[in-house]
Amino acid sequence: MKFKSPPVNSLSLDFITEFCIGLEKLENNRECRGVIFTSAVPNIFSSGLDITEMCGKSMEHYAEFWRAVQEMWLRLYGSNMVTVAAVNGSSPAGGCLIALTCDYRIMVENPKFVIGLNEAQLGIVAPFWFKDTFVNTVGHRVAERSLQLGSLHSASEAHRLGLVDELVPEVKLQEKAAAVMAQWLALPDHARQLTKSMMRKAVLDRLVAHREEDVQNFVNFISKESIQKSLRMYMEMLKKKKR
Ligand SMILES: CCCCCCCCCC/C=C/CC(=O)SCCNC(=O)CCNC(=O)[C@H](O)C(C)(C)COP(=O)(O)OP(=O)(O)OC[C@H]1O[C@@H](n2cnc3c(N)ncnc32)[C@H](O)[C@@H]1OP(=O)(O)O
Repeated sequence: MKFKSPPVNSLSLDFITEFCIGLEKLENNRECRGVIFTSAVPNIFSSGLDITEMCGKSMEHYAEFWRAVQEMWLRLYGSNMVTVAAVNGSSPAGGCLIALTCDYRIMVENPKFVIGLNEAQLGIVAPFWFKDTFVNTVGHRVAERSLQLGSLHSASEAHRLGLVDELVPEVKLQEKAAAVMAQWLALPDHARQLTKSMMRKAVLDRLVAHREEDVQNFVNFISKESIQKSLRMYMEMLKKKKR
């Protein structure tokens, strides 16, 4: 699945809806046993949640958007397929979450590419299920420090921390992702799927059990004037950076 929503593959409501529909089709196709996620936009895997979906909109819109974000994560983290992220560009926040939610992450070894859960830098808080996914990948200590600082890690640092599993030159990315996929698909599906489910079930169940509460927390938090102000300032900062 190739993300192609220029300029930065931000995760808008439309993007997320298409992502979920595409994933569901693949999940229901008995001939499809694995998916590689990558980007068709140069230098960007995904810039994370589309900030304009969380700024200056109605409470109803925030709730609809957040349910879609939850749905995307539930489907991907709970997927029966082998999921490999071929990270060919920067991947902050929600973009990093997509990569973390896969079974395996391969990143291009470009010192300009960054990845991480940088929510704290925007004055927002990664919800518990972002945090759980991060902890399950890198462990508690690394996740705690990285989340509190809202760190964006270079590709080599991300590799050192275990945030990504492998680094490769750009020209080798697709070949490596295909090789990893072949390795994972060599196992019997039922054994791999039951093992994956055993490893991820508690974290998935936690969101399922608290889904509406999580929507309300998001809506209350994001609609605070202080948070709206932080998001507006962040968007301004992104625009100014270009001038
Ligand atoms: C206890 C209480 C619990 C409550 C729970 C509350 C939970 C709240 C959690 C909410 C979670 C949010 C997760 C997220 O994903 S937030 C998004 C974070 N994303 C970022 O910080 C990335 C921002 N973007 C960048 O750093 C850079 O754009 C880039 C990705 C490195 C690319 O840089 P580049 O120089 O190539 O491109 P530009 O910066 O010039 O961007 C091009 C245009 O795209 C616009 N843009 C960029 N990112 C976003 C985005 N995420 N959303 C919307 N728009 C984006 C940028 O403004 C430029 O627009 P312009 O062309 O109109 O100027």
